Amino acid sequence: MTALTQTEKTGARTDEAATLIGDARERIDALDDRIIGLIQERMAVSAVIQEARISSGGRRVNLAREMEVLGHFRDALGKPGTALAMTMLELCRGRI
Ligand SMILES: C=C(O[C@@H]1C=C(C(=O)O)C=C[C@H]1O)C(=O)O
Repeated sequence: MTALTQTEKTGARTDEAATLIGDARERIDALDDRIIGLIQERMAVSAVIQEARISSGGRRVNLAREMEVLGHFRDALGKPGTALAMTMLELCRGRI
């Protein structure tokens, strides 16, 4: 099979648009790598907090704090921000 052209890969109808989209997608891939790295870093920090609380006799989950986190994301990003934060919390402390 022959390789796809940049225009076919991007869905653009002109070479100029295809070049712009290809370049911008490279930036998005780099941003996604950074976002994934930050989430992994957040998971590690969250685990330290959870382990300290459990070792002290407390519970893994603190719902009041989770409400603060959800509110922070909702204020910044709207309703989809809440969904994003819920997924992030699940990554950090597992399912409840
Ligand atoms: C990290 C904590 O523990 C848990 C994980 C949270 C998080 O990842 O943001 C928030 C609340 C807790 O359910 C915390 O209490 O701050």
